[in-house]
Amino acid sequence: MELVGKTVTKKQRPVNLDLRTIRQPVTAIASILHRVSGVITLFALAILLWLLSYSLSSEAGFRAVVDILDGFFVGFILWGVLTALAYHIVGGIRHLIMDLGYCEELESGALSAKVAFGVTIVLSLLAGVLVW
Ligand code: HEM
Repeated sequence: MELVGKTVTKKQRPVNLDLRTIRQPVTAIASILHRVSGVITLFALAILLWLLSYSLSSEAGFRAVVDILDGFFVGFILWGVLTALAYHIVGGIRHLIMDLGYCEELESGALSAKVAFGVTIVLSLLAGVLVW
């Protein structure tokens, strides 16, 4: 690299950003949660498909799956999975709307993130009714 005759300025760039010490805007939280809910959905899908296949294998298998799903703790996990799926779908639709060019500005983006949280809370309550 030829540096002769040029002024080299050292830019003061932030190093070792600690994300836990930064107050995240609502759009960032919406984005992080969308990725997290996608990963939860991915793993949950494998377990749910296994449960479905086990329940269809025989009458005894069906009863075993009913017993597994009957536990309060399992119900709690199921509710969490349904909530994650609900948020992923709502957040996904929000993303697709933004891909079409709507709600891309700071204010409308923040508003749509809050709407997505609100819709997810309602769907999560409905999921709770479904599970218990
Ligand atoms: C089995 C169901 C699904 C699984 C396992 C899944 C998983 C994931 C994962 C892991 C990501 C994160 C990718 C990343 O940030 O690098 C993602 C992103 C995305 N998902 Fe899903 N997803 C599912 C269903 C859906 C549905 C039904 C929608 C439609 C509403 C959707 C819309 C999206 C969109 C738009 C993105 C990209 C978001 C972005 O650009 O940051 N997904 N998905």
